[in-house]
Amino acid sequence: MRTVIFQFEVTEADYDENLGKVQELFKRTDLKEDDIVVLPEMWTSGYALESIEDLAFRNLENVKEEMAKLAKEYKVNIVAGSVPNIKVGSDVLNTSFVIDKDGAHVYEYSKIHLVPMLNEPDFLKGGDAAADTFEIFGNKAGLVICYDLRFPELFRDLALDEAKVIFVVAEWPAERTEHWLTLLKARAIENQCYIVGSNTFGTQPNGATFAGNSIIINPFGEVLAQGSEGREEVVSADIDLDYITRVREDIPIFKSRRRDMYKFL
Ligand SMILES: NC(=O)CCC(=O)C(=O)O
Repeated sequence: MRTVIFQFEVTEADYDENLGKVQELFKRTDLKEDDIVVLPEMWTSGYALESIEDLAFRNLENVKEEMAKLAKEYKVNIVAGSVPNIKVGSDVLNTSFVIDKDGAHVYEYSKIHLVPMLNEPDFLKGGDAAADTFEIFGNKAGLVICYDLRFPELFRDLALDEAKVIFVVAEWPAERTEHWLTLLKARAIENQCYIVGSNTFGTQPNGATFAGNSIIINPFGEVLAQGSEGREEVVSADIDLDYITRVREDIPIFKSRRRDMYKFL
């Protein structure tokens, strides 16, 4: 099972331009059937929050159709990053979704932890459903969005629900690159699962610079592939699900847990 991250620079408030970049990356990349392609957070709009209502997709149908077309054409699964999404009235959610290689919708999740440092709570509404696992190749996976990375409880829930791979789609700022890399590694080591972190790069009109460094980490915390901080890149690595079993036999943290000793969990 191969994961392929498309690390590209999101152009703020320009859906057509960003979709064009994704289509071009599909064309240029040597994709194999069954690959899992991963996009970053808010890739259709960037953090153009002042105009986010206009940029949002009603019920996601438009962008989902485009992703389904690509999935079928290239016979790959797509963890389609996230997009601004109007569900009810004018509330805009930050919603990610997964499409399988037949173009079928597999899973959808809206970011539950809105990031104050980027003013998300002023413009977006938090999702009201916890992240769940979904199936990919008969195995469970999880999907969370950017700031969610700072909440280990969420990852633990997914791991206890047997997620073998957790995707983190992000627009993570460059000023906190060390947090991005350290937290992703920690989540992989403490949950003994693969972590796939997909990020954008470049400087937005408001001066915010994003960190790149898309990364794939194995259940022992080793980096299998990592992008640069400022270049368009395809970051890919194979995922060996048997390796999870070996790591968990060698360091059996799930057997050693003392649930009765944790006051707030
Ligand atoms: N887009 C985000 O959620 C950014 C998160 C962030 O900046 C941080 O956690 O630090």
